[in-house]
Amino acid sequence: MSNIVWHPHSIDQKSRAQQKGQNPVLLWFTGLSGSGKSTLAGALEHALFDAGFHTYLLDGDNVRHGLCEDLGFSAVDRDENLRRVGEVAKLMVDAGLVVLSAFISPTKEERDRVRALFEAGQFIEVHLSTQLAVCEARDPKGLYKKARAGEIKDFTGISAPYEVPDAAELTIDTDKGDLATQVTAVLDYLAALQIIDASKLKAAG
Ligand SMILES: Nc1ncnc2c1ncn2[C@@H]1O[C@H](COP(=O)(O)OS(=O)(=O)O)[C@@H](OP(=O)(O)O)[C@H]1O
Ligand SMILES: Nc1ncnc2c1ncn2[C@@H]1O[C@H](COP(=O)(O)OP(=O)(O)O)[C@@H](O)[C@H]1O
Repeated sequence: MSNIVWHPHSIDQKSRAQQKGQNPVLLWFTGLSGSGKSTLAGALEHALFDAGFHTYLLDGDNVRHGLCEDLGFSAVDRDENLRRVGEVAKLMVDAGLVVLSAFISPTKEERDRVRALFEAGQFIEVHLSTQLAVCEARDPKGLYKKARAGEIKDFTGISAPYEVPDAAELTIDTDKGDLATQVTAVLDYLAALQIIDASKLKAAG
């Protein structure tokens, strides 16, 4: 790497963000399979998009069809999956976008490594704290059943670890309340910290 020198460009993150009239940020959803990451991140992106924000949602299931199709679920492969996703999210934030990501991201170290790529306040960890028993009862893809039967190895929460975040910016249990209330809780947090302009949301109704 020593022969590669960073090339600074005259159009930077600040000018790209100004053109879009928003503060670029990464909303990092973490939690067990079935905890509600894709659902909440998707609904939130919809609300932001409808209000005129420039957004992009990176979802584990989708990224693993392309960028990370060569990776499985060993600890080493998950590390690499999240390293790539973190770097892609960084490029998107640099492009001035409001980025949402939905990955299990099971270890504190992996999540903190992504956090360290961003300026303070630009990485917002949202922990979907939905209990394992609830996620397992939902089992929308039948994966827990397979994991219990030993047909899937290294399954998070069953035969692979999930480390609960101890300093997430937001914690949401999707077993309590409804989706609309959970979306509002995240939007209120972003508006209170002036990360998003609340007047845009009000104008969108
Ligand atoms: N062994 C094992 N453990 C956990 N999850 C598994 C596994 N095998 C397949 N799946 C499916 O892959 C989705 C999780 O991918 P991620 O990229 O988010 O995982 S990770 O962050 O790299 O740990 C996850 O999707 P979500 O249910 O949306 O979380 C599962 O559908
Ligand atoms: N906010 C919510 N309130 C109630 N149930 C939910 C909510 N979000 C998700 N679910 C239920 O949980 C299932 C898994 O949600 P999903 O978003 O796919 O989770 P993940 O992306 O974490 O695997 C959904 O099919 C739905 O039945």
